[in-house]
Amino acid sequence: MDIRLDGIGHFYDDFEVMRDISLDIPSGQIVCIVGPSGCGKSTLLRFIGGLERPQKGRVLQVGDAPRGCLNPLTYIFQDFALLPWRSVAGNISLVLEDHGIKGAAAKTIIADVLARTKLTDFAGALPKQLSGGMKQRVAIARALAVNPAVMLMDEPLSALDSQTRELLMDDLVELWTRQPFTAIYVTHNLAEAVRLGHKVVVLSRRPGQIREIVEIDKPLSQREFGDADLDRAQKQLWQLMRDEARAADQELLHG
Ligand SMILES: Nc1ncnc2c1ncn2[C@@H]1O[C@H](COP(=O)(O)OP(=O)(O)OP(=O)(O)O)[C@@H](O)[C@H]1O
Repeated sequence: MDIRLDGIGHFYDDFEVMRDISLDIPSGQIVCIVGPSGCGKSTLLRFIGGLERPQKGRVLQVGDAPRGCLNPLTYIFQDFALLPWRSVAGNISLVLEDHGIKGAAAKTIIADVLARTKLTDFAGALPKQLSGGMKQRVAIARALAVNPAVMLMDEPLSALDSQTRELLMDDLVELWTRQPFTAIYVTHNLAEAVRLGHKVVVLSRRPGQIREIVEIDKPLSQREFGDADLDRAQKQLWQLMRDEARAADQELLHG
């Protein structure tokens, strides 16, 4: 299933948060969205996820969700959102219970997503026993369990330290390489965007508009830490963002 944004615009009272955003998110790609603070990245994700409706334009789902999809648009948040009293497997089974999947069928799905996220040995652990990186892997496993058409990822690594971020990026690349998934990935971190994005959408400061879409051709599996092509792409993104970020910063300070 592809997602198509057609002329999305929105005001909160008199405050125009975004203007005329049109964008295709093709199935099987990771599309990163970057832009200065307050430009509307999380708001756009909420529109795509159907949590809120834009005043202008449409969010279209084009084509069918994958077979066995329980929740076409599934969020992954930066704070993991795990239930502390449930084990790793229990947190995953919860979303399956919501869809009436129990017993052997649930066990098969849970075993599959735990294996894909390398969490098999931690099935019985409680969240408090896990590091931040492991907790986010559980959140990713839980999202995969519903076989989503599109994962909506809002700063999923920003609560983690830089080494753990690197490890999680490796995990996401490996996961995608074995079985491509579709994701819209909001981040402040340009290194993450060039490492994970098939394309990177740069939004302007408020009202958020598409400033540029940077395509990154290099296969995900060949994107190593410190890669010269990625460094170049990151520099290009920063040049696009720098003036917008500075102006947005001043607005937040004085506005
Ligand atoms: N429900 C709301 N009512 C009023 N204003 C809102 C609402 N939601 C968001 N805003 C405002 O809209 C603007 C965009 O917010 P949003 O969180 O989407 O930006 P962002 O680009 O994700 O920001 P950041 O990078 O800082 O996370 C902000 O100025 C925010 O205060």
